[in-house]
Amino acid sequence: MSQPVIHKLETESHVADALATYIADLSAKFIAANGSFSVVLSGGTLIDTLRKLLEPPYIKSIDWSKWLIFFLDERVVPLDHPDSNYKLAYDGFLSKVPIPKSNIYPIKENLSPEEAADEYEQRLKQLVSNGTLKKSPTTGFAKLDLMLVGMGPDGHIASLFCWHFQRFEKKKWVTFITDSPKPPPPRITFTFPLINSADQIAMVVTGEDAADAVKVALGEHASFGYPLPVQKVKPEGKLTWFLDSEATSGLK
Ligand SMILES: O=C1O[C@H](COP(=O)(O)O)[C@@H](O)[C@H](O)[C@H]1O
Repeated sequence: MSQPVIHKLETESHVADALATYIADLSAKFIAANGSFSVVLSGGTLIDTLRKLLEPPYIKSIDWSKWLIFFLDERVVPLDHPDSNYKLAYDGFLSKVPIPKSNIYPIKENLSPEEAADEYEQRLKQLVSNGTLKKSPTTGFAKLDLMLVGMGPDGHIASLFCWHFQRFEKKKWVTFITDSPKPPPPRITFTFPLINSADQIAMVVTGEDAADAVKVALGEHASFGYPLPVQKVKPEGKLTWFLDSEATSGLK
């Protein structure tokens, strides 16, 4: 991994502006190179921080028809449930841009968490086999173009939490958890080997609640102690942080 790029911005609105420019540039670059742009969405506050993409110039300049949308983690609930990350993303972002429905990959409903994780992993593998997605020559996992990653105040990313074994998974692409410390308990999640096979990862972190975990991840003693899940984000491509002044308030 190259050295992370860290954007320390003043407000959440500045983060939203910088993130929109970054995503639009990557969209143009990947579509020119490969004819598509695979984007992985987190849930949580990230979805609202994407709002500037819904405005000019991006809403018209981005070739939305070439986007492929995946979910970094998902709560195992119906897709129209208030806890669903798909619903959050659909209501706040996906319903407002012309991405073809067939290019959006939500989890399958009415499956157990284990079945839903296996099914999502098989679908990703199928998309690699048929050439829709690239494969990392280093790890053999899918190589998604861009993962947009949020972080909880406890330093969790996706549904990979401290003190939960899913964070140590080495073989599976997608795994499940039935006792998530943050509700709802049943979820599926990309694993670290899949996450870290990405070409680009944007860590998008705003708000005072995140300050302690940001200090652990990026502060001067970042390499000491038991790592938070966020500290295991080390893509083979590039890592770019987008932070507001509240999230960086614990840094010197
Ligand atoms: O539960 C989840 O939490 C994280 C962080 O959410 P935030 O609201 O603190 O930004 C989110 O990235 C993840 O996708 C979601 O399922």
